[in-house]
Amino acid sequence: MNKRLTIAMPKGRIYEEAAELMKRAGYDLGADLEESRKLILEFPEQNIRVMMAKPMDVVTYVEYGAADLGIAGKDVLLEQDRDVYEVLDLKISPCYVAVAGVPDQPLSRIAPKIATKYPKVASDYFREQGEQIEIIPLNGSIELAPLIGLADRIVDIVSTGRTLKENGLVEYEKIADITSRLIVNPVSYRLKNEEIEHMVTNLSDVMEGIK
Ligand SMILES: Nc1ncnc2c1ncn2[C@@H]1O[C@H](COP(=O)(O)OP(=O)(O)OP(=O)(O)O)[C@@H](O)[C@H]1O
Ligand SMILES: O=P(O)(O)OC[C@H]1O[C@H](OP(=O)(O)OP(=O)(O)O)[C@H](O)[C@@H]1O
Repeated sequence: MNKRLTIAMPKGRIYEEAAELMKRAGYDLGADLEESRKLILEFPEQNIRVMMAKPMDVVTYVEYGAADLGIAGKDVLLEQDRDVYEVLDLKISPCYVAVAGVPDQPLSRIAPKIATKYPKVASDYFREQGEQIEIIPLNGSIELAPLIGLADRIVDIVSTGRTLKENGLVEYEKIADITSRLIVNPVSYRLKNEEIEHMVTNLSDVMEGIK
């Protein structure tokens, strides 16, 4: 008998593209799920249970086995470095992580302040550059920090570049390209291998245009 799969889906901007991809792969999880306030949804005919999670929390649910699989941005995976298998690049929600700041401002020599909601990604990057930095942790509107002199640089997501442009900021370096990934709990991968491999194959077929 088919074993039931629990999937942690990211609420927010990734959701629609992720749900569309799942649908094309044969898993119709309901396009308007996000409208609902329900957090756990059952799809008995497909033997699937969906958990609606904050994008940053998807990896936690999958690492602890609360969900067998999940969809998470590579930015979250780089930041959290958790014990999950990254099995497929879904190539959705593309963007990148970059260093930005006010134009023509050299990085101050003594512990420049870097505002970010990606402290690990930022620290790893500047360590590789041989720079000692101070992290200013923020949760949103990161672009404010250099504008009001709270930080020398930001490390944040850039997609269209509109937020930087409208705030008169410039990009200094790209750190990493980002897309969403299918992640799997290592124990689930062994115990539900057939069901998980089936889903991975279906999603790969859609991405390769076979399905
Ligand atoms: N312009 C963008 N800004 C931020 N994230 C983006 C962008 N484009 C694609 N992404 C992807 O979407 C994910 C974030 O989705 P979303 O903004 O819904 O989550 P969040 O940042 O947790 O939301 P919230 O603003 O509610 O805290 C990122 O992890 C990244 O992989
Ligand atoms: O290059 P763009 O297309 O302008 O997108 C990038 C912006 O989008 C994200 O912010 P979000 O909308 O998630 O708001 P936040 O600042 O509250 O995190 C990100 O943190 C940037 O600020």
